[in-house]
Amino acid sequence: MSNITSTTPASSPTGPPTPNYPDPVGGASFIVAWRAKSQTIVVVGGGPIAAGRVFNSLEADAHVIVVSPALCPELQYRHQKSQITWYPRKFDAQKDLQEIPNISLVLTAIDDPEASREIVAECRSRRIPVNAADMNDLCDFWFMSMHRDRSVQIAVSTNAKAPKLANRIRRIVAGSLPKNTGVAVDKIGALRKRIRQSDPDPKSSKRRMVWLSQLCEYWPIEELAKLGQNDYDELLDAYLNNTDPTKVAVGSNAPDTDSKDNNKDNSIGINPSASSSTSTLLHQPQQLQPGSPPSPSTANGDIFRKEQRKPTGSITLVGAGLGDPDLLTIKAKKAIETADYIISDKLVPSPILNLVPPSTELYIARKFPGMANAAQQDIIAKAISQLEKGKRVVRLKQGDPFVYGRGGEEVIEFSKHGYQAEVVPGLSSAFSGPALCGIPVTHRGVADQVLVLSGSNKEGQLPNIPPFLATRTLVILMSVKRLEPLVDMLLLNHPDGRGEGGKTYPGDLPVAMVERAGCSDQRTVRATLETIVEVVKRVGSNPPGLIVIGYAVNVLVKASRPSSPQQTDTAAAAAVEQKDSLEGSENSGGAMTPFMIEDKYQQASLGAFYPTESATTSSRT
Ligand SMILES: C[C@@]1(CC(=O)O)c2cc3[nH]c(cc4nc(cc5[nH]c(cc(n2)[C@H]1CCC(=O)O)[C@@](C)(CC(=O)O)[C@@H]5CCC(=O)O)C(CC(=O)O)=C4CCC(=O)O)c(CCC(=O)O)c3CC(=O)O
Ligand SMILES: NC(=O)C1=CN([C@@H]2O[C@H](COP(=O)(O)OP(=O)(O)OC[C@H]3O[C@@H](n4cnc5c(N)ncnc54)[C@H](O)[C@@H]3O)[C@@H](O)[C@H]2O)C=CC1
Repeated sequence: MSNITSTTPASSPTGPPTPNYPDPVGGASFIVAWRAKSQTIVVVGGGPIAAGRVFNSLEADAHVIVVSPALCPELQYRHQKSQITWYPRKFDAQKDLQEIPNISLVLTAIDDPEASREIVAECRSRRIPVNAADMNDLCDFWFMSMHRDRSVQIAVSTNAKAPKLANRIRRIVAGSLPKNTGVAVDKIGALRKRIRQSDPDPKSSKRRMVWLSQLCEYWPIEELAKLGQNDYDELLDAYLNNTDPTKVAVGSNAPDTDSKDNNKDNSIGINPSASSSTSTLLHQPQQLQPGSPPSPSTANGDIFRKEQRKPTGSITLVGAGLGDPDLLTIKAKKAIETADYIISDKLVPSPILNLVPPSTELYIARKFPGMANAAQQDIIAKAISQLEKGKRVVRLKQGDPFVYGRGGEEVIEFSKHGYQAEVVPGLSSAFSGPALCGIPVTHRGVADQVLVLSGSNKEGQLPNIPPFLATRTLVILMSVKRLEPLVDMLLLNHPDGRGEGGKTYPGDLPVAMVERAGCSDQRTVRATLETIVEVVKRVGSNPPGLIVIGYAVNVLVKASRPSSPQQTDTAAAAAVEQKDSLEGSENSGGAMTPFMIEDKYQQASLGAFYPTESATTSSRT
């Protein structure tokens, strides 16, 4: 007795030991990972919610039958690909539940509560578990917000209290996982299998579990993900020789990249259907922004012979923004300052390039007209050769890498070589250019939508611009050199042109040309659609620049000049005032073209001129 008492801490010296088990708190769901392989799941409904249910079922290798008169595009696609069986009609609860063989589960996602209720009742009477997307209380089980990375699945339930929060919690959890957690899990799975095969004796079970637990507990997950073929051999030897796994030095044969890893690992039993790096990119965007992996366990300095590893580099696409270092993100600045090798676009302004430490190698890619594709290939090749040397490579791009920056193409290219690019967004001139010039691209009561376009499309085509809408602001990037044909199209030759003279855009619509936004020599020229071409001919242009078209262009012009209450609310009108005074003095009649120019500090000067013959719009009428 005294023995038992002394080894049980939560006991009283007099009575029997008090067990220290947790008290269950009711109200939870019972969560398991159901193995649905080859089970029949019937999905009722053909909308987007049904499509989500179908996708989850297919990922679990279930046999999916969809019953619905119509299918949304995703389900049509799955039907075409023979991923599902489709009965194109309404669900007949009594008949279908009787006739469709071996139904394991029924999921309804329809817009008919009465039908849902009936289906649920019929399933209940047949003891088939059922979920009705629109009726929480009738569900036998609820769906969860799910993250998947190969064999790792993380699901969040709020027990039907706050589905949107479930979604957000899931993103937080998934975003904090170390990179390549799914790969690490698959590799440990393969190692575990090999160890079991080599030492099948049930008596070894405890030792095996302790050994594997140590490996899983003390190795950084990112390092587990890098295990290569020969590492398995070394680890297996270590297990068989009873060596502590935290003392095993591996990595000498760790391959460079995960994609190369995948191929090798098939030979030792890793699921070959595991997602490729490209599909991982598409489905798990959080891998583009690695969370904060736990710091490697360094207590055992000899765990990894790092110096023997083949190095693995990293590639980061950094948006350099507009050219003002104060407008870089902190992350972009850090990436520039800590890179080993930087490949910059030619257009990245020098104040940003000045941040590159003198010891860092900087290559400026020059894309000449007509040579852009060759230059692009050269950039990728240069980056890859540095990555293979284990360098931290930064690809510095003007603005935002994904807004007309070909960043997406580069992500795909790097991923083909087995490198997953991280993307650091930058300020795009599309929104911040107008903002820096005092143009809110949306403004309540004036503009409620913005369309961003490029003026320099493939093969010199003009962009496809929709018909005029007074509440839309157009922001046309890379357009300064193509101003005249663009304006011609909007005023006269718009493909959707209607009405008198075929005009779809009004001639007095405010236009601003914004040049070198964010740089010390930023300039804004304001005029109207009818006058901008002439004005730019007069005042000249200096790319890079963008054109903003719409009533939002002038909404702040009056607000920013409270000292001139007599001025009307557009710059053009203000300039007309000046024109009037000019007319009143020495000039004699004739239409004048007013305009306004502003510098970086929004110091404005108004101008007006009599158009010359050559500068008139006669050729365009
Ligand atoms: C009971 C349950 C039904 C079931 O199990 O089928 C249910 C019910 C309802 N959802 C509603 C609304 C929304 N649901 C989502 C999103 C998700 N809903 C999911 C599950 C569940 N939703 C189950 C409980 C899960 C739990 O909380 O534990 C997720 C987690 C999984 C999935 O569906 O696959 C998925 C996240 C997917 C992801 O992470 O990607 C969003 C947000 C969005 O779409 O972004 C909204 C809008 C915002 C809002 O309303 O919060 C409505 C009101 C409909 C209406 O008003 O008409 C009802 C019905 C009601 O509450 O009465
Ligand atoms: N659980 C969740 O996360 C959420 C659930 N919902 C609910 O889910 C339901 C479905 O949503 P969506 O996919 O957007 O619906 P939807 O309205 O786009 O599609 C309904 C589909 O069901 C089909 N249908 C209707 N009656 C049918 C019947 N008796 N038999 C077979 N098919 C039938 C229609 O042809 C259509 O294809 C809605 O009731 C909605 O309130 C909505 C948002 C979130």
